[in-house]
Amino acid sequence: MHFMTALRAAWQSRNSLLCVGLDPYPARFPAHLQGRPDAILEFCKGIVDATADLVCCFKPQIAYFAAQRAEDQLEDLIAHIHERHPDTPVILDAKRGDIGSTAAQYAVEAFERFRADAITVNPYMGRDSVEPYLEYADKGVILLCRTSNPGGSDLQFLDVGGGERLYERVARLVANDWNASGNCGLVVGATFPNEIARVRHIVGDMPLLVPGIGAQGGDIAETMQAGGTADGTGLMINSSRAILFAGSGEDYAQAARRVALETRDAINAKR
Ligand SMILES: O=C(O)c1cc(=O)[nH]c(=O)n1[C@@H]1O[C@H](COP(=O)(O)O)[C@@H](O)[C@H]1O
Repeated sequence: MHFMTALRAAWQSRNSLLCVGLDPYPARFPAHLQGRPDAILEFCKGIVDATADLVCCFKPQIAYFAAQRAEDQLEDLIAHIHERHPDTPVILDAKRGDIGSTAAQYAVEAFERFRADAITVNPYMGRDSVEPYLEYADKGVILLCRTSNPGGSDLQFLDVGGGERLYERVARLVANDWNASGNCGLVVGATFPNEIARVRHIVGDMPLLVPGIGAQGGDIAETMQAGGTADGTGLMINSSRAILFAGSGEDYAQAARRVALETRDAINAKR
């Protein structure tokens, strides 16, 4: 199914704009999983199965798997999500960016090896570097626009002419040019609600992936006010650490569910 179709269906059927980020960090795993060769997969499956009915998508971050030589566990995790929670789209957070011939290999990795439904991509190298992902018209291509980290301002806030900021140019370019197949989204951090509002103004109803609530301190009410669409959707609001590590015992998945539920409800209260 087309990523955007699946996302819209999940917004409705789950009544949720929450994206649970899967950033497994073994040092914070509960004791009963420590040292197991399949600890990353087991930890993430526990989170996924406990929260799937509360989310509109999952977002595994590839670095947490690659750093532990656990790409095979990432493959198995995404296969598990497709099998057990087939209506839940998976965004592979890889923030790729390279020349077209190399980007084509990254696209194969994301969409064919890992079977992700969408990928995060860095737009810095321009249109031809993004084309290989866009050619998978049924997959989501989510481009970094105004990132949540403080240093994002170093470049994204530069005036590129006539008072337009670089992140605004990215938003305009993606909305007016790169989105011909309707499969683009943008990343805008919850830590910068004014910029979420600017981006929403530029791109209309295009889906925005919004990380930065929870551990990074972004505000849910401000995010919703700035980024929600008229029909009360339009956002994939990501939280990773605050949900993954809500508990540290054998009941970690239930603790994660409690925080995911609270977060989903806090978002829904502002829709
Ligand atoms: O593309 C992203 O997901 C992303 C973009 C951004 O601007 N800021 C950001 O934090 N992220 C990712 O979102 C997640 C945030 O995690 P928490 O701060 O633990 O909720 C991490 O996986 C980050 O890599």
